[in-house]
This record gives sequence, structure tokens and C-alpha cells, in this order.
Amino acid sequence: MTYDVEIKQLPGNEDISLPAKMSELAAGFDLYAAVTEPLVIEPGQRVLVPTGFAMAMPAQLEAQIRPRSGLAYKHGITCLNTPGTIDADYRGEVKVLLINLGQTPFTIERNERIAQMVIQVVPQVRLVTVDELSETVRGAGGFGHTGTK
Ligand SMILES: O=c1ccn([C@H]2C[C@H](O)[C@@H](COP(=O)(O)OP(=O)(O)OP(=O)(O)O)O2)c(=O)[nH]1
Ligand SMILES: [Mg+2]
Repeated sequence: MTYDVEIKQLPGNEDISLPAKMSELAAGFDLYAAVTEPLVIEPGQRVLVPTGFAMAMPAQLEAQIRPRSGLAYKHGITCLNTPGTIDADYRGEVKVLLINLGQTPFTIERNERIAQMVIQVVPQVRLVTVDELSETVRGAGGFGHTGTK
């Protein structure tokens, strides 16, 4: 099924590319930095990077902001809150929270691709409060209880 998702370029960002897929079957739309001037992220520093656009999705969708593996592998640049969550009712500018986990400063240029956005269907769920939960073999086991590591 194909969903229509509205995106709106925000004033002053006409030169910033809108989210775009880099290959025909790419899962994510790459997001571009709307920084006004080159932005240096020092090792260990986190920055909230504007993208220059806002969006409106049908109620059953969410958008996830994920790191780009190339930036992560080559420079240690990743999303701190990965995956970031864009709610269907959010109308503000989409922003990307980056952190530099590398050992050297990294400079983001205006209109550079900094992250990607994957849009997914969120099942409509109702939470039902109960006194007893159904039993399972796993029960309360977790956090590695099936192995030694
Ligand atoms: O990487 C992100 C994460 C969030 N947002 C925007 C869209 C999202 O709908 C809103 C709220 O995000 P979230 O629910 O993760 O943050 P919160 O700390 O719970 O804030 P709020 O109280 O506004 O929900 O912020 C972004 O632009 N980029
Ligand atoms: Mg929230």
C-alpha cells in the first residue's frame, strides 16, 4: 500500500534538498542538514540539526530517524536517540540529534546528508489493564537467561 505523506519546505531553506531515496528500493529517505554555516561537532558533543522541512503523515504512520552507516563507520557520527520518533501529529521542523562518538571533530556542511528517515505503520493498539497475565514457558526470564553470556 502506498501512503501520501506531506512534506513542506520551511522558509529560508529553498536550497536544501527535500528527503530523498538514493536508490529505487531504499528503505530510508536521506535527510539533509539545514545548518546556516558549517557546523563542527567535537568528539563527545551532541547537536540538534535542523532539516528545513516539516511533515504531516496519516494517523497510522510514524517516521523513524536513523543514522547513516557510512557516517557512523567512518566518523563515529550517529543519532543519539536512535531511532528518533516523529509522531504523526508533529508539525514542527524535523530535527536530527547527532552525537560524535569518534575521536576527531566532524564538520557538517549545509545540505549534507546526515541521517535517514524510515516511515512505518504503527498498529493501532489499546492497552487493557488486567490482574493476571497469561502464562508462558519463558515467564519472567530475560536479560540473557537463556545463555551464559
Ligand atoms: O529525532 C527526533 C525526535 C523527535 N523529533 C520531534 C518529532 C516528535 O514528534 C517530537 C517529540 O519527540 P519525542 O516524543 O521523541 O520526544 P519527547 O522528549 O517525548 O518530547 P514530547 O514531550 O514533545 O513528546 O519531536 C524530531 O524532530 N527528531
Ligand atoms: Mg514524546
